[in-house]
Amino acid sequence: MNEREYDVVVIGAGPVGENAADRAHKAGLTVAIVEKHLVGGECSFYACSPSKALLRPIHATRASQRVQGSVGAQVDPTGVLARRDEWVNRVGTSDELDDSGQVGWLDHAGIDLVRGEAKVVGERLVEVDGTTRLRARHAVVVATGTDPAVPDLPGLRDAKPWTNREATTSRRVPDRLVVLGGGVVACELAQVYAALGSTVTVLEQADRLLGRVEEFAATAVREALDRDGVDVRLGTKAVSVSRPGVSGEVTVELDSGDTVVGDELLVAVGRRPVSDRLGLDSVGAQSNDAGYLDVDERMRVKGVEGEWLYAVGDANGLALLTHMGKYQARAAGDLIGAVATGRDPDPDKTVPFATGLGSPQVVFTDPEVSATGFTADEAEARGIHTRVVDVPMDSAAGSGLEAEGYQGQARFVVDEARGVLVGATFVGQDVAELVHAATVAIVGEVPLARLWHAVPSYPTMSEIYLRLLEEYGL
Ligand SMILES: Cc1cc2nc3c(=O)[nH]c(=O)nc-3n(C[C@H](O)[C@H](O)[C@H](O)COP(=O)(O)OP(=O)(O)OC[C@H]3O[C@@H](n4cnc5c(N)ncnc54)[C@H](O)[C@@H]3O)c2cc1C
Ligand SMILES: NC(=O)c1ccc[n+]([C@@H]2O[C@H](COP(=O)([O-])OP(=O)(O)OC[C@H]3O[C@@H](n4cnc5c(N)ncnc54)[C@H](O)[C@@H]3O)[C@@H](O)[C@H]2O)c1
Repeated sequence: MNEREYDVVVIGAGPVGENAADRAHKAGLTVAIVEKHLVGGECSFYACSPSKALLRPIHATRASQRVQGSVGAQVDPTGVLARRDEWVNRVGTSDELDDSGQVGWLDHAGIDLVRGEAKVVGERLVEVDGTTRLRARHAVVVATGTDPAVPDLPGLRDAKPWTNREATTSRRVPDRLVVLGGGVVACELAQVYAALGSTVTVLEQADRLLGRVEEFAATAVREALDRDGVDVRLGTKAVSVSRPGVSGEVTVELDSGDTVVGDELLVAVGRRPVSDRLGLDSVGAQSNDAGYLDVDERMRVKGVEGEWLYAVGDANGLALLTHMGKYQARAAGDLIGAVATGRDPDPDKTVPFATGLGSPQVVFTDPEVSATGFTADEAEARGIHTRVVDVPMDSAAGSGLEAEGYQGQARFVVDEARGVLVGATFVGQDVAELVHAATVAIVGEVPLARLWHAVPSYPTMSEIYLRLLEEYGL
């Protein structure tokens, strides 16, 4: 057994693990990061980067088509797929994904990479593929992310369905794509494949799409998918799947007795943690009902003696979003650095409290949905006395300039007792960048009366903030 000692061992080199490692190393600690597949993780190769690389040319084309005086923009499927390949660093005709760029970054940052599958075999002790033993003097950070959840439907696994991994890396556009699920992955990828030429059917068991955003925003996305020719079926349960060959037609039987036939079936019904494969029971680590590692407010895994085990990013299930995971990783890395070097941890930088304020998120469909804080229902469920303010996006002059006939809506959720914003949602073309100002107002607890003095430029879409404040009565 090859044995090595570091101050910190990070398991999982996705964006979150990379950030934890970098932060601990910048505090002067020696750090090893263990990765069993690709440095850069799900996000870089099968999730955020390829999906957004695919969506952007579609958005740009449509934006151009919506402006008078611009002619000729069309989606070129070959070009779209080539752009995606560049983003995942796939060279030539090879199917292999190349993480040498991210490996170079680790080298440059001074972090040692150990390839292989890690398991925790004792206090501060990590084994990789049963051949290398890494002893952590101070901390072990779990940043192992998630796998796609595949429900236990008769015939589903044998039908070799696509998950986000195949859907984001495919070089082939199936004639017919059936999508199981109607969440963020499903909506974004349904729109991609419809724009690339597939006939797409979405099967969602709930009575609406995008269960975690305000209903008006989900409705706008649903209407857009309808316009794109996507057959969206809500309140629809799949009961079994059959596919006679390993490839070829796949048939989904529904509880109504109907069947839907596709050339590929994409399963997009959520995620499952993978930390159950790390052997963490042996050190007392606690998990919640969904299997995610339970952490305290400083990302230390509950149930473990000695405060040496941390879980950040998707592994703790608090917010399945890259930026929120990286935020937790920065805080945990700083805490580990402070404790290891005998400094008092700065509570301002080592408690990622905004995780509990409702995470900002952008759904990159056309129209985009950008939201932060709590929805009106979530705020009410928390016992906050709220007032909800709605305005149409085209009430800002910038929206009309953005596109002819611009459509969209904006909402503020105000905590009336404190006079501050606790939630905001925008839906419309190019609203992604609008949301950060609302996040600043929420995290900074900026009184609305003060926010009124933050004057948006004319004629930008940001003037929607002015319209919302006016509608509120300011
Ligand atoms: C299609 C899709 C699109 C998305 N788009 C966005 C988006 O636009 N914006 C956004 O914020 N979020 C997005 N997400 C969510 C985002 O991908 C995740 O929140 C993010 O990847 C979490 O980062 P992570 O580092 O915690 O985990 P991951 O990125 O999953 O990385 C975990 C790493 O750990 C490794 N690993 C696991 N177990 C072990 C082990 N035992 N030993 C060694 N290595 C191990 C894995 O191989 C992997 O490389 C998207 C998700 C999907 C599915
Ligand atoms: N732009 C982004 O930030 C972005 C993009 C993609 C994914 N993500 C993250 O990845 C996570 C996973 O996304 P996701 O879309 O896989 O999950 P999700 O939880 O967002 O949506 C899953 C959907 O599948 C439905 N569902 C569950 N079981 C079903 C079944 N058997 N049949 C039909 N429908 C079923 C659920 O009702 C739900 O609407 C999200 O939580 C999100 O945070 C983020």
